[in-house]
Amino acid sequence: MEIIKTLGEFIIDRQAEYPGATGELSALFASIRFASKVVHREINKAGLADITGAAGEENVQGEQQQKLDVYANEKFKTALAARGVVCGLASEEEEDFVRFEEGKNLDGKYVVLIDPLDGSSNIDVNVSVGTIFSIYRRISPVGTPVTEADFLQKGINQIAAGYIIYGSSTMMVYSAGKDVNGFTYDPTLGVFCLSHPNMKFPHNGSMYSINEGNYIHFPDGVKKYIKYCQEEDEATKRPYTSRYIGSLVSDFHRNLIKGGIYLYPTSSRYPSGKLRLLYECNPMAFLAEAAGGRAISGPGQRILEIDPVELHQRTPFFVGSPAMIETIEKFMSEFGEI
Ligand SMILES: O=P(O)(O)OC[C@H]1O[C@](O)(COP(=O)(O)O)[C@@H](O)[C@@H]1O
Ligand SMILES: [Mg+2]
Ligand SMILES: [Mg+2]
Repeated sequence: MEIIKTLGEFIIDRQAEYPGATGELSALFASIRFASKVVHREINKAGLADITGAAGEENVQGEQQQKLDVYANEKFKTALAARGVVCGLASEEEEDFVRFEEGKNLDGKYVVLIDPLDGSSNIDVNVSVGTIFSIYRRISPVGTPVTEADFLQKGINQIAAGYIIYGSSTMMVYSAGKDVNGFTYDPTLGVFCLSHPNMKFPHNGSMYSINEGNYIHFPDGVKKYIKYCQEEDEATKRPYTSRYIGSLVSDFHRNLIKGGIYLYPTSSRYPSGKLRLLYECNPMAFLAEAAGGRAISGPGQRILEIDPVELHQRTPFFVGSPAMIETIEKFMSEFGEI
């Protein structure tokens, strides 16, 4: 009988590779696993439970919060504060960062940044959504209250990052920097099982993901690239296929498996891009690079090297197969990126 490795076992095995590991990161992952199962359960019966629709509040992003945004935020916040290893959290749904000061949390070594529910516009229409998480070691002294500086670290400093996709099946995909592994949730057993070991971005692809509804507002370099994707050329498998789910996690996941590029450039509506550097772009860029892909905000501008200045800052975002990022870079250098 084939032995299936659970996520818990996988993390324990990997912990052995880090001399001096204390088990705190494994405990942190146990919190993420628990909260994702609770959110999975709620999403699966969303149509029946009073969990769809707007919550009636506007978040710090100026967006109408969905009930599931609030629900997921609460579940992850509670779970992450429960094991005394996390000293603070920053969330797309919280105006300011949150200090965890109860019990042993002040001694926690880690801070976590989350997009509790990604793809909110798809919740009510039964299209896959996700949760994105990013983990750093704090820079403020252990035993003291966490500071904003603990959250405004460059993406390259991430200890680990990942996402949960709530789709036809629920999966967790994460990396601690070396490689990227995917685990499928088996609700009958209540465990995540290793299903996609060592995920790698195909070097090139033939799918592009962008909201073309904003086309007229895109920078010239991006417009030219979209035209390039649509031209006939057998040698380069063009025209490419346009696929846009409207959930970053889902579009990224498909492109990671099949090869492709996701683009969210600047536009008149979002002059500095729509996606949030800390909660969306840094964790996805960390995964992309660990899977042999690339993530930039413009030609030669590596997302992971951006120095954050604000908790909710936005950035243009281009992520995917390295050969496709190289092409969009050329178009933006030649025809303009803003
Ligand atoms: O509707 P648009 O403007 O194309 O934006 C879709 C993008 O915005 C997002 O929904 C932003 O994430 P949130 O749902 O977490 O706010 C991405 O998941 C998605 O790729
Ligand atoms: Mg999001
Ligand atoms: Mg969100």
